[in-house]
Amino acid sequence: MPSKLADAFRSHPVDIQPKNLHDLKELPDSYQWSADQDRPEPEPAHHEPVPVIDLSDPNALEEIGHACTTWGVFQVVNHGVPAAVLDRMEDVAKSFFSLPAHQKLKAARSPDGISGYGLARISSFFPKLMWSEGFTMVGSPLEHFHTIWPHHYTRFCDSVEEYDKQMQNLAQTLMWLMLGSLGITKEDLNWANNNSNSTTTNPRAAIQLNHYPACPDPDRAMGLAPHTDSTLVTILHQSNTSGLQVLRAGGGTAGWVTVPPIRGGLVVHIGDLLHILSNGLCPSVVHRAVVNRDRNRISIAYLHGPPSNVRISPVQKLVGPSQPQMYRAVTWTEYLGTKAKHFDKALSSVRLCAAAEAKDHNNNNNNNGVQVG
Ligand SMILES: C=C1C[C@]23C[C@@]1(O)CC[C@H]2[C@@]12CCC[C@@](C)(C(=O)O1)[C@H]2[C@@H]3C(=O)O
Ligand SMILES: O=C(O)CCC(=O)C(=O)O
Ligand SMILES: [Fe+2]
Repeated sequence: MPSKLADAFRSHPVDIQPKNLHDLKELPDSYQWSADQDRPEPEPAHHEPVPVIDLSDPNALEEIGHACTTWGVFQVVNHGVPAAVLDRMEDVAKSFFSLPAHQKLKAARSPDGISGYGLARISSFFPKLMWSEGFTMVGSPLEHFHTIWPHHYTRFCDSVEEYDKQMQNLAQTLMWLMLGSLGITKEDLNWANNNSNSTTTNPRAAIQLNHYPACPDPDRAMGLAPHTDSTLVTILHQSNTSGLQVLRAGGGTAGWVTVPPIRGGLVVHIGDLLHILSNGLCPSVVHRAVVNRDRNRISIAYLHGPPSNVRISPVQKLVGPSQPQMYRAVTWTEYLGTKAKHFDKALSSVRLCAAAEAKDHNNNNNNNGVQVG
């Protein structure tokens, strides 16, 4: 990985080693979130469900366009990724998280590291701890897997490699469908036509395994605090336990909406960079994970971004006198650095002031005005 990108992926230096959450019979004070810290509260009784789109449906493009410009999130079925590939990857996550704590800590993310085991990296922005543990992979997990599974690491590495390949294909397909629904083609993005195999022109990705153990007091705990992803698009596989919630902005139906797991289905989140690319037309969705009293939950996020040398800025076709350019150009590297420093203020920190004022005046339902923590 080029060193500049590697720098931007590095976690916050304040990394506290996670406790073994399984062993706790009561929720320690350090894990008790108060209501003003975005603690889970009941869902509004009546709300529209997050759209589920069948990619083999002739209306899929239109439905994607609607989901992208209203929700910033949808689920896909008939997406072409074999169920066995999802199952094998879930098995990697389950095998990893069920290891004893001292084994998992052999793969701990170092304080200035990118890949490895640890607390949610956004933890440093919150006064309370999250009821979860994670394992991040940027590039091959071989070194970590070899350390923890000296006899089985190849099987686990193969499952990750296969997952990575399938997800990269699906992420590209979805991105072109999303942009296509806005009338954007490859010709409108000069970087997208580059077929070179160089590491600086290939799309970049991270795979994040999340584990949310059963929790003795789920109503006071938080699995993963509200955030947006920095990506172009994130594809999330969740095990058969619910926990993902997305923030539906606007009007009487505003509130947190649960995204129920669908067997074989995948959740697609719009990330901050696609929000920028679409000149704010597609909102990057604020989401969080809540926890369960009796059930463990696993989720696997495929965080898809642009090649490291590409500057992402609003597509010119979406800029005009009535739609001023909302954001300045940023590379993913630069944006990850901004996110690591400013977290939920990262998007507004790359917003162009005059355009933002005009837009905010017309649209005060923008998810990214949400304050968390
Ligand atoms: C590429 C990346 C995106 C990410 C930071 C990271 O370097 C690797 C983990 C990613 C993740 C997953 C959980 C939520 C999130 C906000 C976080 O803290 O780590 C995202 C980061 C992101 O999208 O900004
Ligand atoms: O566990 C979930 O459902 C959400 C995970 C997530 O948002 C992430 O890994 O970025
Ligand atoms: Fe996320």
